[in-house]
Amino acid sequence: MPWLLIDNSNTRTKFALADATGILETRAWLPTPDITPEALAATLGGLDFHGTLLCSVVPEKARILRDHLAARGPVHPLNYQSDTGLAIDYPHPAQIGADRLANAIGVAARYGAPAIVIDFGTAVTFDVVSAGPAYCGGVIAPGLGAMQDYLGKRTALLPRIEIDEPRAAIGKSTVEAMQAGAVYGYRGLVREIISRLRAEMDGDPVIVATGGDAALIARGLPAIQHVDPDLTLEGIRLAALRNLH
Ligand SMILES: Nc1ncnc2c1ncn2[C@@H]1O[C@H](COP(=O)(O)OP(=O)(O)O)[C@@H](O)[C@H]1O
Ligand SMILES: CC(C)(COP(=O)(O)O)[C@@H](O)C(=O)NCCC(=O)O
Ligand SMILES: [K+]
Repeated sequence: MPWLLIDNSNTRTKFALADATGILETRAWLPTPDITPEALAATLGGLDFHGTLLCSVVPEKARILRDHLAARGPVHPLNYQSDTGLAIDYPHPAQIGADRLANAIGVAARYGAPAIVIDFGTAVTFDVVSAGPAYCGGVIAPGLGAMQDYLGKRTALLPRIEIDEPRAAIGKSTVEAMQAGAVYGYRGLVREIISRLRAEMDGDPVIVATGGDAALIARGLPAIQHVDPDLTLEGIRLAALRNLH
């Protein structure tokens, strides 16, 4: 019987069924603020699974998820003490977000190491996996969403914007100027961080992006060699293979 994989991150919580062969067709997601026992019953009630690999970086929602799933087999909370197949080259392993570990597991398995995995989520995380493979740490910065509403909230005349590929760098309207600032500015942030991480790493890392905003940002960044929307879930699946029996 398949496992249930859960990626409980700050904007969206993703669910998928999986087994030893791969992630199965059955997928769902909920806005993380909307996670309640009732929403879980409605989303997961009809699914057939035994055992859950819970990757959570939202403790109050992890409690709701664990309580709801306890009756449906073992629930393994991914953490640095799980069997991840990675060495941990990090002085404070308990601090590492479970999604960062899942991304490291997934990138090492799918693309090898050394690697840099960039997850464009609520925050954007850059995680370094050295040959070994070993989790080495990385960078955390505000996610692209921060570029959408900060100015609208903090200025009198600027609106909240939808983030789209700018027509040009020279904006011919307030919204065009803000979109150029958001997308080109953000790609610059990513480019600079990649360059500094590379300089501190041995070898030539493969660079893989995931997360909801990956496709848009990676489109203008040739340094990003792969965009893999399922990477986090694949890391969670591999953790289930090792930790759920
Ligand atoms: N299907 C989708 N539904 C909602 N947001 C999406 C979707 N695809 C991409 N996004 C964008 O990706 C952003 C980050 O979402 P996600 O990667 O799920 O964040 P997190 O992993 O931090 O919960 C969202 O704020 C949104 O702008
Ligand atoms: C940095 C994160 C918020 C990213 O999570 P997300 O944007 O996917 O919701 C998450 O990995 C986290 O809460 N980490 C704990 C702190 C750390 O990793 O150092
Ligand atoms: K994420």
